[in-house]
Amino acid sequence: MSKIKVIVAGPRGKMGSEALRMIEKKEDLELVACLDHKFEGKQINELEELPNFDAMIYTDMETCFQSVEADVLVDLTTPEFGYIHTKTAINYGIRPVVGTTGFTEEQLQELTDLAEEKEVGVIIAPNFALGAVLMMQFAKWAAKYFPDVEIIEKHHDNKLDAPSGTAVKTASLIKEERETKKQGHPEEKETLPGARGADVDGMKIHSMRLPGLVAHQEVVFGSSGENLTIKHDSFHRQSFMTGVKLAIDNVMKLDILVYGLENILE
Ligand SMILES: NC(=O)C1=CN([C@@H]2O[C@H](COP(=O)(O)OP(=O)(O)OC[C@H]3O[C@@H](n4cnc5c(N)ncnc54)[C@H](O)[C@@H]3O)[C@@H](O)[C@H]2O)C=CC1
Ligand SMILES: O=C(O)C1=N[C@H](C(=O)O)C[C@H](O)C1
Repeated sequence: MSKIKVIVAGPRGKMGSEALRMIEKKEDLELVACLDHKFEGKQINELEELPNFDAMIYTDMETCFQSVEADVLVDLTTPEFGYIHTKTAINYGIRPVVGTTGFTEEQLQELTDLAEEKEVGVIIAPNFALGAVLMMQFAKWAAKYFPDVEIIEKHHDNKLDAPSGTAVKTASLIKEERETKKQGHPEEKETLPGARGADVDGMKIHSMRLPGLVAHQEVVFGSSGENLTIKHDSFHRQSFMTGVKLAIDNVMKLDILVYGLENILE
C-alpha cells in the first residue's frame, strides 16, 4: 500500500500537534516534512512533546515544496500564512487540506479559481468536527422555517480571527435558505457600538473569547412563542481529527477546491 505523503504547516500549534498525533496512528499516512517559522533544519523528534517523527522542519515553503516529495499539505497556521501556503502549494501541485480560518471571500475565490486552473484538489474546512458539520446542516434546515436567527460562537482567547470560520460558514448556509431579513426592531439603535454583534445579511453573529473555552457554537432561532437552539461543543482538539483524516483521503480524488466538509460526507 502506498502511503499518502503529508506536510504539516504549524506542527507546534494546538491543532498542528494534534494532527501529528493523528498521523502517527495512521498506517496509510507518512509525515514527510513540516513548515514552521522557527527551528529550520531540526527534526520533529528534537522538539519537546511532539511525536517521534524524523521529518525535517523547513521555514521556507518554496524550499520545502521543492525539496520534498509530498501529496498533501495540511495547513493549521494563521490566516495570513495559511493563505500564502495554500496558494503556493497549489502552484506546486501539492493538495492543500486547510483548517486555518479567517480567509476573506476574495481569497477563497482566488484559491478556487487557481485550483480549477491547475486541476489540483483542495479542501478548506472551517470546522473538521463531524458534530459541527451536522450542526451547520441542521441550522440550514431550520432556517427554512425560522428566518429569525442569531449565532453565538465561543472560543479560547488565543484565537486570532473573529467571527470564527464556523460562524461565517453557518451564516452563509443559512443565507442560502432564507430571504435577506433585518432582525430586531426597525428603529433599533446601538448606544454602545457592537452591542448587537456583527451583521450578515440581517442576521447577527456574537463572538465570545474566554480562557477555558475550546470551540463552541449555538445557533438560536426565534419564532412566536418558541425558540430552537442548535448547539455544538468541541471540548478537545481530537474532535477535529476524524475530519482531517477524511479530508486527506478525499483531497487525493479531487481536482477542484471544495469548501466545507459537508461536501465530501456521504
Ligand atoms: N478547521 C477546523 O476544524 C479548525 C481550525 N482551526 C484553525 O486552525 C488554525 C490554527 O489553530 P490553533 O492550532 O488553535 O492555533 P495555534 O496558535 O495553537 O497554532 C498556530 C501555529 O501556526 C504556527 N505558525 C505561525 N506562522 C507560521 C508560518 N509562517 N509558518 C508555519 N507555521 C506558522 C505557529 O507557530 C503556531 O504553532 C486557526 O486558524 C484556527 O482558527 C482550529 C481548530 C479547528
Ligand atoms: O480557532 C479555533 O480554535 C477554531 N477555529 C475554527 C473556526 O474558526 O471556526 C474551528 C473551530 O471553531 C475551532
